[in-house]
Amino acid sequence: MPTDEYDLIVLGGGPVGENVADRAVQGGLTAIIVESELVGGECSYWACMPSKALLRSAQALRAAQHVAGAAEAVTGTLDVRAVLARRNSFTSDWSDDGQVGWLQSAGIDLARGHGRISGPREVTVTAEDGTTTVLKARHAVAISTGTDAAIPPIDGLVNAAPWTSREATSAQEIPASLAIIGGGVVAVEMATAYAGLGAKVTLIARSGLLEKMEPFAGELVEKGLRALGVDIRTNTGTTRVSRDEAGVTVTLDDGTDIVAEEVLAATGRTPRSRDIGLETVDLEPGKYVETDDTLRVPGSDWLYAVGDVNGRVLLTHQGKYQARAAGDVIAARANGDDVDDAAWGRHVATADHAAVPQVVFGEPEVASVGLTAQAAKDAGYETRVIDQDLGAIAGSSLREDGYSGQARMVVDAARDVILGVTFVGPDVADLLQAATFAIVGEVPISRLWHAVPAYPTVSEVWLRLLEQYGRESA
Ligand SMILES: Cc1cc2nc3c(=O)[nH]c(=O)nc-3n(C[C@H](O)[C@H](O)[C@H](O)COP(=O)(O)OP(=O)(O)OC[C@H]3O[C@@H](n4cnc5c(N)ncnc54)[C@H](O)[C@@H]3O)c2cc1C
Ligand SMILES: NC(=O)c1ccc[n+]([C@@H]2O[C@H](COP(=O)([O-])OP(=O)(O)OC[C@H]3O[C@@H](n4cnc5c(N)ncnc54)[C@H](O)[C@@H]3O)[C@@H](O)[C@H]2O)c1
Repeated sequence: MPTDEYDLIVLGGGPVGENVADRAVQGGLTAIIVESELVGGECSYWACMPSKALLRSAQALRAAQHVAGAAEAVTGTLDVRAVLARRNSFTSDWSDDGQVGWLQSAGIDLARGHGRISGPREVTVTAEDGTTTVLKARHAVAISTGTDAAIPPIDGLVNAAPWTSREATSAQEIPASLAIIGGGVVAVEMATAYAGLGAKVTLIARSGLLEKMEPFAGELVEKGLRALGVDIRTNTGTTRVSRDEAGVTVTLDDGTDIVAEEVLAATGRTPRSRDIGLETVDLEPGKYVETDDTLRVPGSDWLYAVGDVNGRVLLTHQGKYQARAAGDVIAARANGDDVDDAAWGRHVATADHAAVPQVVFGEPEVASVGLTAQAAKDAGYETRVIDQDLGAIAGSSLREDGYSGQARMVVDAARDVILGVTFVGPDVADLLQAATFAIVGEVPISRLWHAVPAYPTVSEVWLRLLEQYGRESA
């Protein structure tokens, strides 16, 4: 049985909460996680892992089909049952036994139930059977409750029982047809996955695709999805959704009706902060919980918000990065150690503002980090923007017949350091970390000339980008 007083109480046992607790325990503190569903959170059971598992098999098949010799060997179709079984294994069939075991091995206690802050340094946990336990924190409470799918106020949508990312990532049957509302990351990935799994997919985006990224990313993904047979309606609003025995009817703002077996609302997220007792500490429920760069809530010396729920960056790896800083700073403050909160210090999440890597596992992949050309301009940088055809690299043409892709490097021309990089093309995901190193390290272009990419790999794109930029301007 857990005791009721800990150095740190973490509300939410997703990937972020687990890491906050782990770092604090490594710093010598005691910690308990309060979890209302599954330890491991959205990412493990209804987001990153199952979505990527749904995507990977069709991607591997397509990759083989694009290399002469291998293509002749893969003549069958995707085994959908096997894909779903593999996806189920990645979620451990929605059991968190493994993650609970890890918590125990890491010295972190667990309280199952819904946690609510009930005053300064206090959390009340309501278990499934209605019993309550009051937990006291000697030093800190960290909120890591994540986000839920946001359902937009489209006429009839809620009553039509739409899928959210949860149903899309955990489905045990593939619907014959799927209408997707949204043009962001979830929409693109689920359109790719379900088209690969044999559904007839219609994607309805009120603007373009992947609008937060470089414009060519959305354009190339749109082309790739169309090639997979996805019916894409961009710059198209949805006015009404209804369901009857025939399935779901999605009425578009041009009057067209799309009829599908299921409809997926892939329209962003909303913070899980409505029912966590924020009002008891004078914070507004239902909003992202704002923090400083040490992930602490301004005006408080004990309350932290880490991961999706603070709205800084909605990505697992970035949330875990915040968690390492937060767990360490909570321990440092508790132990009376020095706090290293200058930019890029141990106890701050500076990269949230400068270098957030993201891979969209679409068709083709999009990998980006740092600022887009437009964002850099808007931030007042004097930039040089270098574009490179990825298909023109020797390593790309070897990787896949007819390889097609695009890269962009955005440089701060005053300092000759990179601000942002975007790659779009097959298998570009693993090109990204080099760009992240260059941005975080503020490595001068003149020095990058000495970082020689191996021949013949796709990473030779770096050489072409540097050649275009030139050596003289440093
Ligand atoms: C479909 C999809 C695919 C994604 N793919 C990727 C990807 O490939 N890569 C990537 O980096 N990111 C991806 N993301 C984003 C990623 O899932 C989130 O950034 C990540 O899960 C955030 O982690 P978290 O710990 O902050 O929150 P969560 O993972 O949401 O965990 C929060 C936990 O808190 C618990 N909780 C909430 N309220 C309470 C309460 N009151 N009491 C007790 N427990 C509570 C919840 O049950 C949950 O377990 C994806 C998101 C979606 C929707
Ligand atoms: N591979 C990855 O890294 C990955 C994968 C999936 C999700 N995620 C994370 O999850 C988060 C959520 O993804 P998402 O795709 O739901 O959000 P998003 O913000 O990427 O996209 C939301 C989309 O919904 C549209 N939209 C919003 N309101 C609408 C309305 N009323 N009517 C019609 N369209 C509307 C927007 O125009 C946009 O196209 C992302 O921020 C991302 O960080 C990451």
